Amino acid sequence: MPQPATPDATPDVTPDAVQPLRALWRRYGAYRSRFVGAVVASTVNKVADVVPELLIGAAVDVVVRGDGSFVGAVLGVESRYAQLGWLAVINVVVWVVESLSDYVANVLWRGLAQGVEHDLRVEAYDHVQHLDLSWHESRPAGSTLATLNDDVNQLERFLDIGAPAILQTALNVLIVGGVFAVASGQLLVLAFLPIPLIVVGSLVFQRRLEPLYDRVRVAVADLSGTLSANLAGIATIKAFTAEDRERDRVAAVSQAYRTANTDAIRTSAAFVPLVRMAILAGFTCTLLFGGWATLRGDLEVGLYSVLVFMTQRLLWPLTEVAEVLDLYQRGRASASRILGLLEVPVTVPAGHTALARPVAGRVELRGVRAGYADGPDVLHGIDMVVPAGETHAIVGATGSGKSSLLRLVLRFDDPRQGHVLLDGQDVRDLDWDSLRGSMGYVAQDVFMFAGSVADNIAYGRPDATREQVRAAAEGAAALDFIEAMPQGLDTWVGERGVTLSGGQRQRLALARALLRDPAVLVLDEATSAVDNETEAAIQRSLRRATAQRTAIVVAHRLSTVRHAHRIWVLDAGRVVESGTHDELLVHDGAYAALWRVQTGEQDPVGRP
Ligand SMILES: Nc1ncnc2c1ncn2[C@@H]1O[C@H](COP(=O)(O)OP(=O)(O)OP(=O)(O)O)[C@@H](O)[C@H]1O
Repeated sequence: MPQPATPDATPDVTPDAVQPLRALWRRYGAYRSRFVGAVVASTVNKVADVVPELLIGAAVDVVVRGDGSFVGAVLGVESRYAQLGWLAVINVVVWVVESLSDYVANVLWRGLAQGVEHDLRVEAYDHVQHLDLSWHESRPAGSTLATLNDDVNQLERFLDIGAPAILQTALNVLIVGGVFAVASGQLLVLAFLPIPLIVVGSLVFQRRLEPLYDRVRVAVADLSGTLSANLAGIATIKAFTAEDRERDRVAAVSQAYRTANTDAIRTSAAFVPLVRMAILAGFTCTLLFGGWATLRGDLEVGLYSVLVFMTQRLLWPLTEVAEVLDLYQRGRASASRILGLLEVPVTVPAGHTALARPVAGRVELRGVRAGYADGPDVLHGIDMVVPAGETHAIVGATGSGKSSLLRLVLRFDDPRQGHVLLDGQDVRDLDWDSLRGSMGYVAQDVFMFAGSVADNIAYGRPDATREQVRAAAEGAAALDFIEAMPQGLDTWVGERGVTLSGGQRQRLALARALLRDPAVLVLDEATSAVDNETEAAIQRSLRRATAQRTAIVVAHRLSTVRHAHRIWVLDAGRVVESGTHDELLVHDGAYAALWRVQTGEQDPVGRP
């Protein structure tokens, strides 16, 4: 049955997630052209961004050198006033280009980030909902939620802010490096001296930060898991007046998150002052050595002023290197977790065979052994046949394996040994439409979605007409209470159906199953929460509803199943007897004993 799955909040990391950003690049080929467009727009923007500083240098050059200025020579204009006029025109054009390219780059990067975020979230959610039930049961929902929410958001932040920042820093180094190289090789070396120090320092810091961020990540998953579990269990918390205890528990988990974050922040914050020292060194060198070279006449005054500005432009953005690396690191880790999630294999994959229609509904279990994860078998060699159109009941003590058996029929799990067959076909070979599309299922814990009563009944058949929904509600003995509600079928059902009683929820779930008009109806304690009178009404409707279809019914209340064609009695994962109600009473075994207890002929401890 359930395969071993990640037991805790640790991320799923698979080989393909080792180079997560590269894997993303391969995965989202459709965004490549937008990415290239964004890179081009950013490049144009960065170049345009540098030009005004060159223009300042050129203006100084015009004022200092006059007729022999660089601008004068290039444009062939003699008048200094005209030269400055030309510089002003170029400046305006460059600013327009800079502003436009800034807009285009922003739109493209954001669009790219939002697009990848959306696609990844939907793809990851879709994959998660196809993963086996046992996978979901074996890990905290909070941790899956953290990946679908926080990790996807983190990746979006990296694509929106981090990736353009990395590109701009690299372009900055290239462009400014080019200007320095043309101006003075010596100054190039001096101004660029801090860069390797900053990059190496950043890498060292990142390595130190990595485990700290891992701790932050585990703490946040823990926090979101605790919060969602507590909100789901709020009634129990109140009933046991555990509010103070739970607040303290949430406070402790939140404190762990805070501590983990504080440690990470303390380390990352120490980085910026160190970078500033390196920048100061580079800037001072340019200022001093460039100034001396200008005084000696080795460097033009205009060029000197350009270089001083350029050093600022080159080095100050490097204070953000740590932040950008931080975003990169987080984005990479998030991508790795999302891809890890996407690569969790589906261990109960759909088959490809379609059943011949109409489905008759014969269900067989042959030599079925099953268990959970790597635990012991909970079903030990079950052989069972439910002919098409018959109603069969499964009864037995709590924990005897009744629900586990139903899970196999619905193929939530696969048996460790043996076969489950529908109309003679192994359910492993059937596509989901043939298998689950032929089944109407009412679980022990009924789930309602936030929506109207009609929406909930029509969940398995959204195209059903109003009349069909009403007929299904009638079949489940639910119409009376629905019509007594203020808006009838349009009454709003709160999240998880909290506005309904347990018995009302069960009847809506039954109506939902009936509306599908399934060949096989699978009911797991479907009427446990209704009173005797309602149960009798449901029984009458069910007898009509199951006349033409197979029904497999698990029930503790034996009166519910006494009219079944056959009753299977389970004990500790084995079928210990089977037959009709009357046959089993004559047999005087486990069923007869249970019956006597429930009808009051014998009390539970065995006294007659
Ligand atoms: N998801 C699960 N993971 C691990 N073990 C499970 C899981 N579900 C059930 N079990 C175990 O399998 C055994 C059979 O449980 P099952 O729910 O099938 O019994 P049941 O007869 O339906 O009980 P009840 O009448 O209380 O609903 C029990 O020992 C139970 O602890």
